[in-house]
Amino acid sequence: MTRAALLIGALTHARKEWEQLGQVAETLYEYPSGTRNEFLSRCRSGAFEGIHALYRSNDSNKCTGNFDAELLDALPKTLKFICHNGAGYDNIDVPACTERGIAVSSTPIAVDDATADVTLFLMLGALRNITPSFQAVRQGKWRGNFALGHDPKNKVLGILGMGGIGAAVAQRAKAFGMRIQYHNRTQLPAEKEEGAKYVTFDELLATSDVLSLNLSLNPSTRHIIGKREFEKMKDGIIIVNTARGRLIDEAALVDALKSGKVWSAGLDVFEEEPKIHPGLLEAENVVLLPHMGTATYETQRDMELLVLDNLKSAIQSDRLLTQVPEQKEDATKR
Ligand SMILES: O=CC(=O)O
Repeated sequence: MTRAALLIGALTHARKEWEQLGQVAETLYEYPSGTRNEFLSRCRSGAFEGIHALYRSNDSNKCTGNFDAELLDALPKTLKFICHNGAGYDNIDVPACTERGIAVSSTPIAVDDATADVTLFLMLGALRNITPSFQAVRQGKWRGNFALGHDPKNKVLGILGMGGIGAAVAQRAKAFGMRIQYHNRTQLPAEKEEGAKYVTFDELLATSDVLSLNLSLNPSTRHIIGKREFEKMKDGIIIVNTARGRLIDEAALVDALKSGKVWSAGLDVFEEEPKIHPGLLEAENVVLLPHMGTATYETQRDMELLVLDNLKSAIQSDRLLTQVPEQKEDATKR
């Protein structure tokens, strides 16, 4: 059996483990950098013949563009597994992969703690409305135009999307004395609820003091928070987003920040990264980070290793360890 593997983009922490895959894969191909057109023409010229599984990442998306139907059709027909480095995989057309019999894995669990830490960092920063103070002290103005912030204690934290990251956020927020509620499409079993109260989407909007977005982006969640949803929220709500920018209609958020409907926001992700809506850049009541939720040495290494474990399992036993939930749901429907 000739089973080859392809690495798209770079590995920073687990190069040795990739090379060790040479013991189970016949050939290891690499496409470290380039453009989408170059990638498509290399695929079409048969450069990656016999690949059974590939490694890609949110970072390597810049060398291939999205894994859409056009790109999937150009890849060798032998490809059966896409092992993706990232908790989010909105740049992969999962239904198109399923149609072609390609299984996809992502990196849940490995990302949970680091992303939850950044969520808390942004939430505390937004509660204190920290941006004007950060700016004033660096400009030699000491506290500048200083105003009081808010405590997390006794505030209601609404978590939209109680998966691994949402649960890690809940664990941390409990230590700050917050009251926690969440909404998912379906209620979780009690042992996975972290003591949080299950509420409907509308209740979550209407009764949360802080709303944290911890769900994945897909066609049904795009702009899940927009003008209508802001209208249903408490006046002075705080919004935190460490998931994906496109979950929020950014123009509507800018309006809600200007009107005071939203008191402040903490954002790690944006609709058109790396572009940021000028209204967010101008707003003093927003804490901004450049999409760095998982950017720690430990987490980046854990993510790379999890992708390589998936790749090895795909090559050796045609199984993924952390297959994306949509495909598992599809399988149970069949
Ligand atoms: O945004 C980060 C990820 O998807 O892992």
